[in-house]
Amino acid sequence: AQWIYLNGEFVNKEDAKISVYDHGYLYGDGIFEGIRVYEGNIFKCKEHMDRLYDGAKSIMLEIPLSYDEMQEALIEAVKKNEIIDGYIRLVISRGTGDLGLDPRRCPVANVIIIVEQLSIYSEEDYVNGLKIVSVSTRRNIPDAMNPKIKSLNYLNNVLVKIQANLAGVGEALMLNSDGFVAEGSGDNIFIVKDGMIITPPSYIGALEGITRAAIIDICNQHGYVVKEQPFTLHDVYVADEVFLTGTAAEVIATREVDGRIIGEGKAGPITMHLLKEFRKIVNKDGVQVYK
Ligand SMILES: Cc1ncc(COP(=O)(O)O)c(CNc2cccc(C(=O)O)c2)c1O
Repeated sequence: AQWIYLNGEFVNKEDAKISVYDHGYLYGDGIFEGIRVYEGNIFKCKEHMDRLYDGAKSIMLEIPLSYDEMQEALIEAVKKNEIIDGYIRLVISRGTGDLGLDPRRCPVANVIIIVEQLSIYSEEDYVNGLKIVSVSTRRNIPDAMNPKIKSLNYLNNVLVKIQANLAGVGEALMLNSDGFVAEGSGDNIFIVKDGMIITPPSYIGALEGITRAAIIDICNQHGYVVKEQPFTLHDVYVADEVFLTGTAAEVIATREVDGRIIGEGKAGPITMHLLKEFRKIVNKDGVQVYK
């Protein structure tokens, strides 16, 4: 059976229900995290929790569990579902209220933890790289709905995914309102040019990816020149390598962008090296559930 953590209780998947008056459902009023478990290790648990609590503070949502209680709930949910390698979706909504927008009508937030087996990209995808496009849908502007907040407002991302689907590809890039490359619908982007590794700075209007941060660390540890600076689609097209990073994607190469073949048209050497180094740390840096 699959057990869902719902407000302090574990309930069967079929019984895991929330009210239609939940403001996460009605208005996307809430925040979430996607976290991976590798060999019983909740990878980068602290970083995910920090981002979650920062997002909650930013939207003035009070999470009814302390940091330690939340971490215990995550551990319990992984154990209860006997997950060794899998994926945690942690969802905090404003809670059940009335039909008005006012968060003050939601006395307590709803806390949901879903733990599942993982469906990931094929090893072939990692070697061949993905074919992607850029789309007309721009990233939310930071002073309207800050992309640094991993909120339940994912329609911006869904619209990008729809355009990717229509283009027959698996992922698509968003620009920001100034025309600089922001990120993919569910991942951050890096380009490699003449040995230099570049990723957009977080002020560009993108989620501060935890995988992105891990890759920057790995680059520094391995003597790569890595910079956080804005770039355009032109820079992507003429790059030697392009790759995307995310909890689900890990480090996945891009072989073609808007019809332009990137490098040799497959995962580049630096991309493959970074993926190898990334996979060395995923069962270490985090919270060990079973040890
Ligand atoms: C908009 C956006 N940008 C970047 C990332 C990568 O951030 P992390 O390196 O911290 O994960 C995300 C996160 N995207 C994400 C996280 C978990 C699962 C899935 C999925 O596609 O199922 C997507 C995201 O949603």
